[in-house]
Amino acid sequence: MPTHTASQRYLSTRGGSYDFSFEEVVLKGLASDGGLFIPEEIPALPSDWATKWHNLSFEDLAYEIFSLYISPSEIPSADLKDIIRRSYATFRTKDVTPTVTLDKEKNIHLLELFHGPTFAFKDVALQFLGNLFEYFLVRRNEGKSGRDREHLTVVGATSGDTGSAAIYGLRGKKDVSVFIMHPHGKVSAIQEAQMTTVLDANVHNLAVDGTFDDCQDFVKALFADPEINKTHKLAAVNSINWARILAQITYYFYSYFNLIRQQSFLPASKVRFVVPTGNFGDILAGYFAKRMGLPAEKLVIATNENDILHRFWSSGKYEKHPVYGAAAEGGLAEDGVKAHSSGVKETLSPAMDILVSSNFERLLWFLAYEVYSTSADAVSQRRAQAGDHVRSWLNDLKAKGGFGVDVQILAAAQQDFSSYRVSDEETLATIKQVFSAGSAQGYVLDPHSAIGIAASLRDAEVAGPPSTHHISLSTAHPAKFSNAVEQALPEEKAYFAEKVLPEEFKGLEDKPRRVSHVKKSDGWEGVRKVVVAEVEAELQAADKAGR
Ligand SMILES: Cc1ncc(COP(=O)(O)O)c(C=O)c1O
Ligand SMILES: N[C@@H](CCOP(=O)(O)O)C(=O)O
Repeated sequence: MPTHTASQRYLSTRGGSYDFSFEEVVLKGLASDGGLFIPEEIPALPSDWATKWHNLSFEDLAYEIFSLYISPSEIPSADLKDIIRRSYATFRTKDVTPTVTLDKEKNIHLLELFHGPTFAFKDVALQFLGNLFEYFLVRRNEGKSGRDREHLTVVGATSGDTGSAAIYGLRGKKDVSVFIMHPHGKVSAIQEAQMTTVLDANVHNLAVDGTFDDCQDFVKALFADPEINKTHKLAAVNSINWARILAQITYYFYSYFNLIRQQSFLPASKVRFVVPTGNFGDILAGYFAKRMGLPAEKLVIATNENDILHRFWSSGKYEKHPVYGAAAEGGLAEDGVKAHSSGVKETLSPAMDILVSSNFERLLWFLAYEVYSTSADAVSQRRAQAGDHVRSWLNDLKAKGGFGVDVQILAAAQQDFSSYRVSDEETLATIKQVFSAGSAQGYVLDPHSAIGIAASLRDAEVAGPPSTHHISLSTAHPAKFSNAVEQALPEEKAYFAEKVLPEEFKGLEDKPRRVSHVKKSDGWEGVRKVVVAEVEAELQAADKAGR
């Protein structure tokens, strides 16, 4: 009897590595050929899933889904259940990710993903990932002491939310150091305070004078560097880590079951998921859910003015610097959004100010696998061909700043996804509109979640109620982005302070902080120097303390 199914073994999107276990994939983060790990096969749902899973708690549902991707020979069932239980015990609601109806007439529902320790959707995956790291390390280090113990050096890039969620998931954990790079001055004041006021010895914040994409490039350069890989065991917390995607699949199923329990959801009703999108990790989890068999009619990408994904879905061209639809820098694109011919644009939804969406690579692999190979080809040949296509597209992205796909690939992408770009102006108008009128009057959206709602409202014109329901993912608590909320609701400062601001945020900005600064010109080698020195200092302190 095999101990793993194909969906429990993993390969790299660039064709260079095959047959990895879940543990290897979680601890490596990025494949050595630079690709991202994906399961060799997307598992189909058990035939009785709709009845069997219908009333499960979030935790039990997570267990059923994760078991399809993790062999019990790697993590025994009782251990997996315990990791899941501990990961969601830190959430403030029993429901973990509840759904609220924002517009009863238009059937627009909001999936609230911000009830974890750092008030953003990242907690759903990063609480789990932190516990997984710990589980694997305890097992690997059993009976070992001092420098014989395996030590993980986690490196991550953040536009604000991943960083704090990773820090809260890993602070104080034994045998792990965590280094988080954020773009200096480009995260919100609360996000910066959440990260830099954590003073545990294993937490290191680096403020990089650059953009999120610079930080993400530094992370990828460190993973590709043979020198640090020889001396340090690097691990990833960004959504390049497969476990991040896996953990996010649960809430697509959970919210679907929540919806079908509602009386307004009839047997003939359809559901579309709308996702505020930056690095394409959150919506990719929805793609896996759909491919597993969740009856989602469409996955709707909602971008801010950094719209590389929207441009791809409109034109088949994936280009860092937009030429489509916009005249020149400062000009107006077709829908009135201010054009920018180079670089990332700073918007009111800074967590999505991303030029290149790293998880898009995972989708490209599946598109190439399905469109370009025939079922007559051997599976290994089909996988290799898909890897070749992905490698060639990614090489063009690096060398030429973009690539185009042919019509069949674009058509396949459009079958599962559609997309909208939402301007800052529309973001503010949506926060205001939801607060002022409708079924959820008084509800305050954060700007990222408002982008999802703006896209849902536009999509509801196309795929109209009553037969279609939209579940829009609410990715952060509004108090993390008070700047945008105050701009949208300038008269509601008192209401915000009294009814919206969580206790946990009060006084946070006045607490002592620890952060190092990195110049963009120091490059990733500068980051490497800091990482090597600070890990050594931590290990020496542990030696001294006899840990
Ligand atoms: C608040 C918020 N919304 C949306 C996103 C976009 O999610 P993804 O990068 O998975 O597409 C992010 C970060 O990436 C975020 O922090
Ligand atoms: N918005 C993110 C950007 C990093 O994305 P990730 O999902 O790949 O970790 C953030 O808040 O850091």
